[in-house]
Formats: sequence, structure tokens, C-alpha cells
Amino acid sequence: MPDHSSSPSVAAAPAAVSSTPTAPTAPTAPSTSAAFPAAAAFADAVSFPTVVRPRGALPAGAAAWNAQRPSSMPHQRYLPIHERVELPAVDPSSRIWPTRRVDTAPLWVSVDLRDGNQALREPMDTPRKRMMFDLLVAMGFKEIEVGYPSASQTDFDFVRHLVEDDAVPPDVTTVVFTPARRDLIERTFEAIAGMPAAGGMPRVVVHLYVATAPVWRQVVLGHDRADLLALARDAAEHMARLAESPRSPDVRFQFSPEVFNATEPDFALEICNSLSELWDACPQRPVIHNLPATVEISTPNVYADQIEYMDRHLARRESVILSVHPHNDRGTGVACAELALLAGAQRVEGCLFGNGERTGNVDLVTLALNLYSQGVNPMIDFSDIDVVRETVEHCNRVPVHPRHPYGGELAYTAFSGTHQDAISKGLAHHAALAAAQSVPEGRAPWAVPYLPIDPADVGRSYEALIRVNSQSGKGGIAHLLNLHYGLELPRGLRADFSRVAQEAADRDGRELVAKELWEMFQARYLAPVHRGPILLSSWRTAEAAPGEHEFVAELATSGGEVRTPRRGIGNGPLAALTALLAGIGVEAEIVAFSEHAMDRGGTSLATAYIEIGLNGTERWGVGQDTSALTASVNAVIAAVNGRLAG
Ligand SMILES: CC(=O)SCCNC(=O)CCNC(=O)[C@H](O)C(C)(C)COP(=O)(O)OP(=O)(O)OC[C@H]1O[C@@H](n2cnc3c(N)ncnc32)[C@H](O)[C@@H]1OP(=O)(O)O
Ligand SMILES: CC(C)C(=O)C(=O)O
Repeated sequence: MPDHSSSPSVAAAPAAVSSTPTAPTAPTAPSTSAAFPAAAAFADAVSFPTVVRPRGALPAGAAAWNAQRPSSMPHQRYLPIHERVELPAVDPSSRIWPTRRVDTAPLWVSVDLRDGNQALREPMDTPRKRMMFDLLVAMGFKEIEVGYPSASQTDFDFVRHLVEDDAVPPDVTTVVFTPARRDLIERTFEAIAGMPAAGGMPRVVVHLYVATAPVWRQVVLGHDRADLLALARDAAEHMARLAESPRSPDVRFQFSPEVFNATEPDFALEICNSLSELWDACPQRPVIHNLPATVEISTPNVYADQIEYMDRHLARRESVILSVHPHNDRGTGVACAELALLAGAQRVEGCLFGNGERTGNVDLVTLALNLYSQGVNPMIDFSDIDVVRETVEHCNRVPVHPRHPYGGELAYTAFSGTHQDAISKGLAHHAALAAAQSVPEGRAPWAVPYLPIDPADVGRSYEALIRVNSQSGKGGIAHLLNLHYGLELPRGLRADFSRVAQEAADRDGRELVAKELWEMFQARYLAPVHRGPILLSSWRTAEAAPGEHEFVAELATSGGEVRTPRRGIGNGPLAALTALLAGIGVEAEIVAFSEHAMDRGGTSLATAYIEIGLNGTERWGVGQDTSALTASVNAVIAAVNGRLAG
């Protein structure tokens, strides 16, 4: 048995935080909507060093095998996070974030036009920016970072375009981004002159950023902590001064300690608190502190601890909006944002479909629809996700991956047999449940296997759900024939045809679309009625006496030559037909039979499925006709011919 009780290794307590344990109060499970009072109650419980837990020991055999795996990569170059970044000391028993759940949407901020745009091979021009802006507004974003006006004439001009075209709706807040340089701050204020800002809280935000992490301070900016604080304060004061000018709209302020996630916790706190005080944060004019994971460097739980630390310790907490801005270098941007929300974040900056520097900003589509899938109103409209995706692809000139959560072309598609089977049964069950509850399907509770949300909610159709290749099974193939051609294949025929379809998909190594399946189906089960050796050139049937049916037919050879009429007697028309066939030496027995009407524009076509046994082997045939009897007769002949042709 693996030993799970071995004592955890404990990282050295960061110098800047106390390591005196404080008995924590057992946390309850507050929702994020009740975050502030709860956070305040725990504000003093942060004191134990970070615990790094070893993974469980492997069974001896597996450990030996694992140790043999070669690696030529120099992994030793990379220090683990707790050896290169000072982390907040957290008493594991006092952490709040693991006990919470998110039950309301945060304030969403799209940074597509700034952080997303700065990462593009071809940054957007004004028409593309405007298209993106209009999309964001239409989707319901209430806060949009519209650019970095001091970066380029294009960025400046776009902000002016929004002002001059009166393009900003009264309930939308615009954010403009600036570094801590007086000349660039002045240019930023020039760009927003005349920007509509009235209403409750000022609706223009000027966003100041400066990197605070040690490597950036030393290598990029050449500043120590004191110099950096002075630089940020000087910029913040300049912003406050410019905001007083009559040309300035009524603004709020935002600060981002760039690379917050690699910054010493006490320094991040010091610089944020200093600016809250300088800008006189108050509930009517809160300051936004935006804490970016500029480059992801750790597991999301570490980011959550960092955010919870700030949530507990920020001064003027009720006058601060705590915002996060995760990137996706480790592929965990969404997880970081979600845990940050649990940890006290109230606002999330990100981009649609995760565009952004390197591996992208956090993806707002996934975040919002993850909430939706938990029954939480995401406050953003994704009811036509394909339009959103196509517009974003057009503006960014970057394709969205087909497997992108919720919005990718293949996000709701199943190729594999057991998934198709489950989805097809699940959809039928869902429809029946909705009918039983007398509610539209779109309102009935959703519980369809393999589909986290109803694709119809985001404007996707069920038609694309199931697609067939060599991994598919009978359920999926039958589903496609049903969806596109109205066939209700009996169970035995499903299995029979899926072998045929799989062989073809395997041979060609590609997907089979519904039309191809239908053509294969016709060729195997319907067409043999016209492809000898037995061809009925004309036939009739009648009930000669109660319970005694007669079937009379002229048989033709496949060469067209008509033979003498033949006659068979049986207890039904099909029994009489098999008796007729027996008369010419074809001993066919009907093993399975089903039929149904097809609702095709009032033509009332019938389809019959018949399995016969002949010479010790079974074979399916299918017939379609406006007469149910003709359909059945054709199905028998098709099955017989199929069997005789081998
Ligand atoms: C994480 C982020 O996304 S941050 C945003 C990044 N976005 C962009 O950079 C896009 C727009 N940027 C630009 O157009 C230009 O970089 C400008 C206009 C802002 C500045 O341009 P330039 O003056 O030519 O400088 P350059 O591009 O080389 O930037 C580096 C300089 O800015 C300094 N700097 C970097 N960040 C900041 C900051 N937040 N505040 C003040 N100065 C900063 C660097 O220390 C360096 O200064 P140095 O030249 O004295 O060594
Ligand atoms: C400075 C901020 C908000 C940023 O874009 C980042 O850190 O990625």
C-alpha cells in the first residue's frame, strides 16, 4: 500500500511575512457575493508557511518503470515556483477559496482591443476595431478596454473615433491603458477628451501599469522597490492632476502591478495601497487594482492564495475593485481566473477565445459559459456563438481552434461509437422528458451525456453533433440516417449496416457524411430489388379465402426475359410470396420485419425492413413505396437478391 501519511515538506517561510501560527476559525462556505465581510473576518489568519505536498508514492514496480524513462531535457535549469518567487504564507486551514463557489458573474472586461490587439501579427485597423467593439457591446460587455492610445496613431485614432462617432452606449465603461510616463499619460488624456462619462460611477477608466516583480524591476526598469514606488506615485499623481482639467471626462483609475504573480506580496500590497490612498478611493469612485498573472508560472492554487492574500489585506477594501488578468502560458488561465474568483476577485479581464500575448489572455468565452453550465447567469450573450467566433476570427485574423471549448467547430461533435450512442439516447430522453413536463425542449433541465450544455443554447444545431468515421458505431450511423433521411432502422439492421459503414470508413480513413451513408445504404439494401437474379416484372396479391392469401407474379430474369407466371399461397401476402419463391427453389424465411411511414411533405412514403434467412445465412432488404405492401414486397426481393448475389 502506498504510504500517504509521510510528512509534507514545508517551504521556508518568506522573510516578509510572519510565521507565527494563529488559530484559524473554521471557514464556512460563503459565496462570492458575500466576499468582503467574510474576507475581513479572516484577515488576520494568514501566517503559516506554504506547504508543498509530495505526490503519493507509486507502487514499487511502477516507480522502477517510471525511473527508467529517459529525459535529455535540462529540467534542472528551472526552479520550482516557491524557490524563485516569494509567496504569501498561508495557513492551509484558514484558506477560504477552496470552500467557496461562484454564484454570480464577475465584472467582465474585454481587453481584446488592447492586450489582444497588441499580440496580433496584423494589429486591427479602425474598421476591424470598430467591428470588435460593436460585437462586444452587442454581447453585453459593460466594460471594454479600447486601447493603448499612446502606443500608436492607430490606437489613438480609434479612441478618437469612438468619441467623435458617439459610439459608446451610455451603460458602457471604456478603459484606456498607459505606462508610467508623463508624456504618454498626457497623450492618453488627449485621446479621451470628450468621451461620454456621465452616470452613477464615472464611465471612463484610465489604467496605469508598471512591472513590479524583482526581475522586471532589476533587468527591465533598473529600479529598486523605492524607485519603482516613486515612479508609480509620480504617474498616478500626474493622472490625478490631468483628471482635474476641464478637458478631461470624469474618470476613475485603475492600477496593474504587471507580473503581480511574481511580485513579493508585501510590495504588491504596498504599491496598491499607496495608490488607493493617493487617488482617494471611495465607494462612489472605487479604484481598480488589477492583479495580472502576466506570465503564468505556477499552478492555479498558488495564484488563488496570492489573490486571497490581497483580498484580505488591501486597504480601503470596500473602495477597491479587485480585478484579475490571467494569461495562459501553462494552459491554466481559465482555472486561475476561476480560483481567483473563489479567492475574492470581483472583476476579470480577458479576451474572446483566449487571444492575447504568446499563448493568450484568459478566454472569456470559456469562463462565462463554464458559469452558465452551473446555472449561473453569465451576463454575456452567447446565443449565436458562431457569429461571435466568425467576427473574432475576422477581426484578429487568427483562427479559433476547432476543439475550442463551447465555440470550436467540433466542440459538440462526437465521432466515437459509444459517445454517439449515448448522445442519441440522451437527446431522445430529453425530448420525452420535455414532452412529459409540457415544457419546450429548450427549457427542460439538461442532462444529455457528453454534452455539458445544450448546443442549441449557443445557436448550434443538433445536426452537427454526430459525425461518422471508423471510430463510430451503429448508434451514430442510425442517428444520421434518421436525422437526414427519416429512417428508423431496426436494431439488427443497425448492427449490419454499421459493419458495412465502418469497413468503408476504415478503408478510406476519413469521415463519412450522411449523404455517403445513405448512398451506401441504398446500394446494399434497396437497389438489389432491381438487380436480379429475381425480378418481379408484375405482381398482384389477394385474400383468396379467410386467412389464405395468394401471390401471383411474373418473374423476369436479369436479362429481361419474362418467365411463366408463378403462384404462391400463404397466411399473408409475404408468406404467399415466400411460398412462390420456394416454388422456384429459393427457400427464403422471413426472420424480422418492421415498417414505418415517412413524413415527407405529405407523400406518405412507407419504408419496410425485412430480414430473411436463406441457405443458412441472414440478409436484410429494405423497400420504400407509397404502398406499405409494395415496400414490403420490394424489401423481401431486395433481401433475397442481396443474399443470392453473395
Ligand atoms: C503586459 C503588457 O501587456 S504591457 C503592454 C505592452 N504593450 C505594448 O508595449 C504596446 C505598445 N507599446 C509601445 O507602443 C511602445 O512600447 C511605447 C510607445 C509604450 C514606448 O515606446 P518606446 O519609448 O519606444 O520604448 P520601448 O518600446 O522600447 O519600451 C521600453 C521602455 O519603456 C520602459 N517601460 C516599460 N514599461 C513601462 C511602464 N509601465 N511604465 C514606464 N516605462 C515603462 C522600459 O523600461 C523601457 O525604458 P528605457 O527605454 O528607458 O529602457
Ligand atoms: C499590465 C497588464 C494588465 C497586462 O496586460 C499583463 O500583465 O499581462
